[in-house]
Amino acid sequence: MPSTEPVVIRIGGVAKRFVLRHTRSMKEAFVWLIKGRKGDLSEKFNALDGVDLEIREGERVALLGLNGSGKSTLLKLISGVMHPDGGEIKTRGRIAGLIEVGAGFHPDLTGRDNVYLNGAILGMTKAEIDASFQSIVDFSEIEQFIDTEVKFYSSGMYLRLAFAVAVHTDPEIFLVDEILAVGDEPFQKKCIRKIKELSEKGKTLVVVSHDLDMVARLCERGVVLEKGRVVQDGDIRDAVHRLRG
Ligand SMILES: Nc1ncnc2c1ncn2[C@@H]1O[C@H](COP(=O)(O)OP(=O)(O)OP(=O)(O)O)[C@@H](O)[C@H]1O
Repeated sequence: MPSTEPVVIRIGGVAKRFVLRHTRSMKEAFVWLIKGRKGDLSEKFNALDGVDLEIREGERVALLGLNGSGKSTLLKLISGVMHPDGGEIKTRGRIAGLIEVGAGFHPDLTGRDNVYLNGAILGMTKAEIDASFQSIVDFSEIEQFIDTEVKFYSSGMYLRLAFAVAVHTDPEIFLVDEILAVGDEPFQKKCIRKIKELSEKGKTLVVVSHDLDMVARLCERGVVLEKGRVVQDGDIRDAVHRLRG
């Protein structure tokens, strides 16, 4: 681990609670009402429960764990699209997050307009987008559909355009959730080559994936989550071993 590099993501005591939605019986609701609405009918659970993590510049980190362990929630908190209920998250540098297929795209706009919209959201000026536009379209390989409204795109086409825009924003921190899985194999390979290229330039990478072979090739550090807590943090091979074991 390049321990002398500066910390670019600092996560301290982070908690995120969600409400569990239960169907309550009429009787329960009635008792709650006549008791003067005391207490809370909704039950909460901790999707993240006191997570501490420091990620340094240039690290390639995989967040691993079983379904529902809190990986995507943690990635959303890092990207800033969601806020923690406790603790704090500090990041340094421009972040590009590929977290949900189609997020950040407006369905009624064309691919072309969405490139401009998405680029602007990710911090690019119009002149920067103009200069990169053809290269973005070339990377996505969907030129034929660039003037089609994106509501007609397949999930792979969304991914292609979103990934192409994100890599052209020259992010310092790149966050990628499972969404690469919707790309076909040649495109996935192309994305992975591009991610490696960014990493070689010293960019920081945080990936969420169940594809253990892929993360073992891409990342050097594995953070394993279990029920919203970090239970292992170290060499990616040990993390993969734990998940397979
Ligand atoms: N917006 C939300 N509202 C309510 N519960 C949520 C919300 N987002 C996530 N959760 C819950 O938080 C828990 C953690 O979810 P999260 O998506 O972070 O898990 P994950 O580790 O990424 O899982 P997977 O491997 O299945 O993608 C789950 O129990 C999920 O149902």
